[in-house]
Amino acid sequence: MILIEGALINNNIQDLLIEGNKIKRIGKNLIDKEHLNKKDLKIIDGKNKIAIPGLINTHTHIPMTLFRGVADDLPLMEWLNDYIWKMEAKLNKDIVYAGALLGCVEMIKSGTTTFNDMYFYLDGIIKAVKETGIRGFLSYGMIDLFDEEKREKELKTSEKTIKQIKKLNDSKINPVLGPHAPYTCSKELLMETHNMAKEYNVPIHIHMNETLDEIKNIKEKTSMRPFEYLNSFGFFDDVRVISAHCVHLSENEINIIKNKNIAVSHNPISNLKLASGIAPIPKLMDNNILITLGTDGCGSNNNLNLFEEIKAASLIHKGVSLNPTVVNAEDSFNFATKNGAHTLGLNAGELLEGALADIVLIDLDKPYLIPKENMSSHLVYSFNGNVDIVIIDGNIVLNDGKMVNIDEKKVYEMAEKAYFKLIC
Ligand SMILES: N[C@@H](CCSC[C@H]1O[C@@H](n2cnc3c(=O)[nH]cnc32)[C@H](O)[C@@H]1O)C(=O)O
Ligand SMILES: [Zn+2]
Repeated sequence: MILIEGALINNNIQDLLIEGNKIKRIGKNLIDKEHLNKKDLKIIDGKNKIAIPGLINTHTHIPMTLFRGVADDLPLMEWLNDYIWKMEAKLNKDIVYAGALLGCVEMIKSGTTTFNDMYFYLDGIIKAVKETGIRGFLSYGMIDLFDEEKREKELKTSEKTIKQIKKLNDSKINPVLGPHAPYTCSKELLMETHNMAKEYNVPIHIHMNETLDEIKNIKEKTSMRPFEYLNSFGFFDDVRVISAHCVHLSENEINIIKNKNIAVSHNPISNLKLASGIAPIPKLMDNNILITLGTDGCGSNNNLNLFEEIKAASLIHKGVSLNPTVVNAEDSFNFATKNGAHTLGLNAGELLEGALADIVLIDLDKPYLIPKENMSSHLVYSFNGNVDIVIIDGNIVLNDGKMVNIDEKKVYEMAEKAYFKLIC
């Protein structure tokens, strides 16, 4: 058992007891109250620290850490077609492993305990997830470009991946289906994905309405907007869909998102960087739509620090609406915690008895956290993501700012080498 003693937890200085992978008790003087024997405990001194639920990043392409800084200042289609997809053709399992490892380390060191990913060479990603101890929702990203042969291949790989992940029987690694987007996937692929999601009871992760161009493209082909088109063949029925981006939406599409309980992964920094636009988050919130946060890949962000996303989400909507009361600190912190957990069906996102022990501790002796009051404001508007202790599924994976299970230096060296293989 792990006991966090005397930390700031849910606005009170108190203790938190972890048993197995769950939070067992939260309260004052737990050693006495729970009749605990110190020698059975791993005690974490929580003095001068705040404990928060681990953050949940609902849209990543984790191995893309290797693409950090290689193709900046471009619009989406040019970025994908002329740069990213060309370099991705050189990837292999080992390069992906190196990029994923770097990504997992980066996420843990900035307080993320769960991520929802879409990529390929999943063997490499699974290996990195296992070695670092993070919680992953992993999908193989499918793109058929309307080619039947490619479609069959992509669907087969997805099905194989779901089976492979289920076989691992590791509650920290969960399968998801990842059709890339309506502009890269045929209707047949999307329909098959829907059936497979129901058959295997897994969620679907897809890019939706990221740019005006792709919406124009779908409208020309189908006379419908993307959400209307997918809805026309029941894509959203009886499955959990996490839609990344949702930047440009019509009233009717907002109604579909609301009525079909679709979760939105808001990626404000990637959308700003690729000049895709700004999602209508306050309007979606008015419609009680579940908003979560994602960084997207490091080719378009360029990091995985979800605290930056929390801050950006709370700022940009104030700026565009000329209204400082929209997306307040609590809203945006909930996007990255409670809402992410709810979307992925995780009993996490809040520090509660019985919830999963996915916990982040932050040392308060940092200039940007002083005065040590109004912490819920600091965490959104002032904190930079530099966390000290991370516990995932009841295991300490970051201690004193250092990775516990892995040699960070080796990860950085491996990633550097992998990068040079990509650009040569
Ligand atoms: N099996 C596919 C791979 C799809 S993985 C998911 C893809 O999403 C791409 N991607 C990353 N960020 C974005 C984004 O913001 N919008 C659209 N695609 C993205 C990423 O580069 C990767 O190619 C194939 O054969 O190419
Ligand atoms: Zn993406």
